[in-house]
Amino acid sequence: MSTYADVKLPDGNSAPGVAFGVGTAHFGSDNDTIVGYVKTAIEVGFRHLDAAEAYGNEISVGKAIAQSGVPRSELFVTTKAGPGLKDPLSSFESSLRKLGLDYVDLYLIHWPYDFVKPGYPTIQEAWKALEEIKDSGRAKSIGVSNFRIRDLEKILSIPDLKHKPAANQIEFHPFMYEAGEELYQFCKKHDIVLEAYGPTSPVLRFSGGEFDGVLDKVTKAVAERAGKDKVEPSQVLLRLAAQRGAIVVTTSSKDWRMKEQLAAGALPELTQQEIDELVAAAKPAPQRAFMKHMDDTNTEY
Ligand SMILES: NC(=O)C1=CN([C@@H]2O[C@H](COP(=O)(O)OP(=O)(O)OC[C@H]3O[C@@H](n4cnc5c(N)ncnc54)[C@H](O)[C@@H]3O)[C@@H](O)[C@H]2O)C=CC1
Ligand SMILES: O=CCc1c[nH]c2ccccc12
Repeated sequence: MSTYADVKLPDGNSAPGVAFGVGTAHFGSDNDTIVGYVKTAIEVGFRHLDAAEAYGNEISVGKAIAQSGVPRSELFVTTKAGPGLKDPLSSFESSLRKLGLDYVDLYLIHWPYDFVKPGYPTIQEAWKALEEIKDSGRAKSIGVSNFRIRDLEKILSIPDLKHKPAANQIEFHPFMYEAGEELYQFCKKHDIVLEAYGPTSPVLRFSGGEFDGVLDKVTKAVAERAGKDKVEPSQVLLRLAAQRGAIVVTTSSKDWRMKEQLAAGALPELTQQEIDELVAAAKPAPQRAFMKHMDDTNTEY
């Protein structure tokens, strides 16, 4: 079972603090193998699933939910709108149909790319559509993903805003800690929950170099405090994201790794000194694995 604390959303709902994503690792478009991975994730204790229209596998996620034997009310299902967000309402209805659900717990706009294209809604128009979806009860909460401060500002400045974004799902790991600070503080100020994807990227996608040594040192210290022989570096990174107050979005196709990911929620807190060490070591090479537009201060979407 999950050892991550639930995270309270600003609209009064709450979400399990760790989510199982179906957009990376060995996930592709719909097939029975994916159904198996998602069923395993539910079996080992994940209760929050992170899907997206763009991943092309909502049908498989829906099948896994139906076959899991876990009541719908005990699961928290997120999906995301886009690409090609011309008509948010039909995107949403298509996702619901594919998932075989009558509601999702959280519906996100996947990224802000589409809103300046001719024939597409503006961010504000798209958000109004999400508000209607929330008001219909078919999405319990609504939010965004990969939104920069100025993208969020466009929503927050809607004159008759009814529901602000409950969450912003963004890349988060020590390489992003400082680069993401301003956005983190902005979300905190506006009570928008951070969802952290790519949390283990430093060990998975950017291993090597000076950073590795520092992670080992901190990992050893955490293992000692936890009274364990061994703690995985990736678990320390998951703990760091949870400690930041984020909903942690991770994934795997392997049951033992899924269990390891869930167990990371019970690790002792990282000390401020350990966090500082991780951040300092990451400083020379801030880098993100996904969504380079997040560093783009020029392009309007
Ligand atoms: N909103 C968005 O634009 C994005 C959302 N996501 C969501 O987040 C989910 C998780 O994203 P990830 O970046 O994959 O999460 P992640 O950084 O936790 O990486 C998970 C992967 O790392 C592997 N891994 C973990 N620890 C490892 C270790 N010690 N050694 C080797 N491999 C290790 C896992 O087996 C898995 O393949 C996605 O499936 C998707 O649902 C991901 C990217 C973008
Ligand atoms: O969600 C972010 C990254 C990602 C993983 N799989 C796909 C497929 C299509 C668009 C984006 C992504």
